[in-house]
Amino acid sequence: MTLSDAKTTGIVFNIQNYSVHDGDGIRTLVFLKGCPLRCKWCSNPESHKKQPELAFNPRKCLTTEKCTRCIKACPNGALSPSEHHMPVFDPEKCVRCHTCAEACPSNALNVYGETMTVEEVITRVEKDDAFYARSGGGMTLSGGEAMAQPAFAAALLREARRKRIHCMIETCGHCDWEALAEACASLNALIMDIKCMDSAKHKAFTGVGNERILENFARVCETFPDLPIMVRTPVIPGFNDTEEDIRAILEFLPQRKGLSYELLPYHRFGQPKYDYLGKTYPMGDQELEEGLMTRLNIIQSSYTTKFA
Ligand SMILES: C[S@@+](CC[C@H](N)C(=O)[O-])C[C@H]1O[C@@H](n2cnc3c(N)ncnc32)[C@H](O)[C@@H]1O
Ligand code: SF4
Ligand code: SF4
Ligand code: SF4
Repeated sequence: MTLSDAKTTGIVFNIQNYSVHDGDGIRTLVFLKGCPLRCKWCSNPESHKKQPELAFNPRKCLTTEKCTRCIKACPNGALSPSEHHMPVFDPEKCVRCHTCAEACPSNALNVYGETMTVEEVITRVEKDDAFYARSGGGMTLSGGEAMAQPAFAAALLREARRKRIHCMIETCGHCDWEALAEACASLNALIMDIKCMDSAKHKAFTGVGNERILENFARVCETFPDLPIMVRTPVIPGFNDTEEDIRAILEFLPQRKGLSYELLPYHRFGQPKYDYLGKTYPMGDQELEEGLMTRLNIIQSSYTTKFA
């Protein structure tokens, strides 16, 4: 490990072992903070801001009848008791010192995101070496948007490759080309979302148009012809849940060796985290129409020549 790579720091909000859904074999997912998009359905709202952020889960709180540790620990009077026996938070007074989370005995107050060095992350990833060897797995950088911390992501990938760990990233593709190209040079395979071909709709539901994403995708295909790429599309009610939306993406994809495609059915697993962060879940209680995924998967399988 070069000294500069080893000591490079970034903000990580989760490291998840034994994942079998995000790349080849058994993998360790490293979730980096920060994302330039705001997809209305995002299952990781705790990833959006670049800096660590405080969250509160009332179900874990012991109540202020039994515990007032956070209130006593706050140096700025930003927490106070309430008639509902839950601490009440005043964001105007909060200086984001996170002392309250350190004082909380039940993890009801929790900070998403911590600064870690490359060395610390790789040490955690290496613990599962034996599983990678048997399954063909390795490390996947996710987020948030892995490319939103380009220097940290590049140093992590270089170091993992030096240790012969299989490397993947999952990206929304809305990032600097130079950062993506540097990452791709260290990858065994890339996972990239193409969410919708209609740029106006893309902007309405994610906050950005799709031009940069489609351009980056084309440049990766051209510059790294041997890099396996898995393109994914989350199928989201009211956004891209029609046959036309999915056909438009399938038509756009080039015929290319090592290209695969996957449709991800919309889920609401991330919804409680919006509450913990004091945010409103933008999708409400919308659901996918029954039988839709079966129909879309049949359409996808008719594009066999593209995914040989
Ligand atoms: C959390 S994202 C992180 C990677 C990157 N930011 C992206 O969007 O591609 C990982 C994957 O989860 C998918 N995803 C996020 N929220 C989802 C939801 N509510 N239902 C289905 N898939 C979802 C994304 O489309 C992406 O393929
Ligand atoms: S983060 Fe610091 S200032 Fe904010 S509520 Fe917690 S202890 Fe108080
Ligand atoms: S310290 Fe934790 S458990 Fe105690 S009142 Fe505060 S949030 Fe609840
Ligand atoms: S790009 Fe990925 S991490 Fe960012 S908001 Fe969308 S789904 Fe969430």
